[in-house]
Amino acid sequence: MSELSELQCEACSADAPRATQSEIETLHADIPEWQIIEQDGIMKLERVFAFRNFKQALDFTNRVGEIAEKAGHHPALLTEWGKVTVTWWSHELKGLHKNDFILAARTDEVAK
Ligand SMILES: C[C@H](O)[C@H](O)[C@H]1CNC2=NC(N)=NC(=O)C2=N1
Repeated sequence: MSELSELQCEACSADAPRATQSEIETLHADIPEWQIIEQDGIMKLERVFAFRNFKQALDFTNRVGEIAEKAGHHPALLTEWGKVTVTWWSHELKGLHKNDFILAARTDEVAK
């Protein structure tokens, strides 16, 4: 398990600090398969996971749902035949918090 995935998630509230550019660069180095994207001015982490069929994609979606519920922090999940697109960002902050990187690292763990 990577170290990032083991860090405790902070509760995400509107007054929590967004990750700074230099924190984003450091944290991103731990999860290089994730793309940093910008949608409507909001920075997000996104990764597409490939599977052999719809069932495996759906099982993975549910595993990600479980880690999200445990953390109280939730991604956008697009489940299709043979792939799942996972997008993490902090809705309250309209951007990236360290939580998002932690949950992205945990997502990588459940994909293994
Ligand atoms: C009340 C509840 O904990 C909040 O609305 C949580 C739920 N899940 C969340 N998930 C994400 N990704 N960002 C949030 O700001 C967020 N807020």
